Amino acid sequence: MDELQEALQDWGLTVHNLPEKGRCLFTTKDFYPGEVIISQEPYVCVPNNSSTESRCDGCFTSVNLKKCSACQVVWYCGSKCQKLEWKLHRLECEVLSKLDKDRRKSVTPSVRLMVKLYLRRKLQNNKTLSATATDNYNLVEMLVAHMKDIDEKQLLLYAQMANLVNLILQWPDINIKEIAENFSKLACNAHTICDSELRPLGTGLYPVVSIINHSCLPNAVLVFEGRLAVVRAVQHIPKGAEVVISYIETAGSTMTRQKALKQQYFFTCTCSRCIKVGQQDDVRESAILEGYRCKDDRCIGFLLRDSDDKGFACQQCGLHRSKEEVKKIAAEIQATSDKASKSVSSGNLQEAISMYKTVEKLQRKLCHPFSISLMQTREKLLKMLMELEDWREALSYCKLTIPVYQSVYPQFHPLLGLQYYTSGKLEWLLGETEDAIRSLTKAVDILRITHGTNSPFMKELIMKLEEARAEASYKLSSKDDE
Ligand SMILES: C[S@@+](CC[C@H](N)C(=O)[O-])C[C@H]1O[C@@H](n2cnc3c(N)ncnc32)[C@H](O)[C@@H]1O
Repeated sequence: MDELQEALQDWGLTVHNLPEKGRCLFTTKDFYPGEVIISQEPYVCVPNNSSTESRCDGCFTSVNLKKCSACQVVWYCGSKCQKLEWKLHRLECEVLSKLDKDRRKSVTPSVRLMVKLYLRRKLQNNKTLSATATDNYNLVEMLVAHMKDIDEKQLLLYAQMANLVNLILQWPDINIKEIAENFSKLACNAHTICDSELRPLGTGLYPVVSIINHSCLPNAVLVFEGRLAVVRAVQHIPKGAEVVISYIETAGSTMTRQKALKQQYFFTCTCSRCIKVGQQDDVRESAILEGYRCKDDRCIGFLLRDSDDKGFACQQCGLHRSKEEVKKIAAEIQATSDKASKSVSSGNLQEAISMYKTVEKLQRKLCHPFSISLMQTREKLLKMLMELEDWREALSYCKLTIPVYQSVYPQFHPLLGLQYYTSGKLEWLLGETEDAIRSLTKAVDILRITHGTNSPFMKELIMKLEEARAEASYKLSSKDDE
């Protein structure tokens, strides 16, 4: 621990232990928006490969892949990534190659992550791989496991997975109980590695980043540059404050957020947003995000249950909405959504779009205009319409989501920045240069804080904005010449 504290001092950080939270990361200097608080390479990581999707084990790209000819499990995009991973994969390849074909198929990304964890520990123990204060197995040992909080079913699953790891490694002195405990550690400490546009690519264990606790109103954000985890401040964090990120999607009512945190991380959040639970502001926010709209189209009031529980009353105009009506529309939405997702699974995008449009129409009738479920349907439509290159309609749905994003996310939130980026790209494609400049400028203003300015993604975004500005000034000067 002393070694770690020493290493963290250079970052302007220190670890404290609080009874209600366990370890916490505190600042020993001021951090400003956009500043990197800490970055870390993974102790171990794996791409989320499946039977339909494969990625390179080194850089997570999905192009130009070749399967490792020996183990037939792991993919690489070229010799650079293969060499980078070789010391560890040499051992992994040996054990995977001994498995029969069916057994190899049961090696899920989580099982692979665990196998790699043990192999890395072995390589650091015998000094084949070097260890440092921020890159060693002791840090994995310190992670919380919450074994006492896990239910029987989950424990059984971890035990089965641990047996599989044992079967793969075949080490005589391996401790199966410890492997099961490590699976539990992964569940509440590992991070989903995403690309710059927050699309999930893999899973990684970053034992120092894992010291950072959660808040629904975080002062920092975690993004990835390749597989490097980077934590940046999204507001001024004074010296002596705790660094907090969000573990979950924060666009949800307090009850929804608390349920998600309890289920996966076994704690009750007491952040400044959560302690308002049940207060007027919180009730209003929950009713808007997850509740129903006023029956009168012109009213944007939110509804609360009647005192006799027979229906709902608009808190602005007092209009009543019956339980039966709400139930009926909700059932229609559910049935149509189920059909729509089946169309997506069978690859029929046109049919899916048409069904999701029906869902959106029904949700407009039932849900508050700022509801999360309506926003999610619009996001689905946006994504599918972009796939079909219907830029005009995609833009119309994108624009409908932005006011909701603005209301549910703080000023510097990656999702808000990315939504402006999508809007800007669509406007650019449609030749609406002035609008594109406005949207791309907003995207850059947010994403330079959350993502920094050095990644290829940000360089491309900044270049797009410059191109749009150049085109606008060219158009202006051609007009002047006329
Ligand atoms: C990734 S770890 C964070 C570091 C952890 N505190 C430790 O001691 O190693 C996640 C765990 O930390 C605790 N935790 C995180 N945020 C918390 C919060 N806001 N309040 C209480 N406990 C929290 C929970 O036990 C959770 O499962």
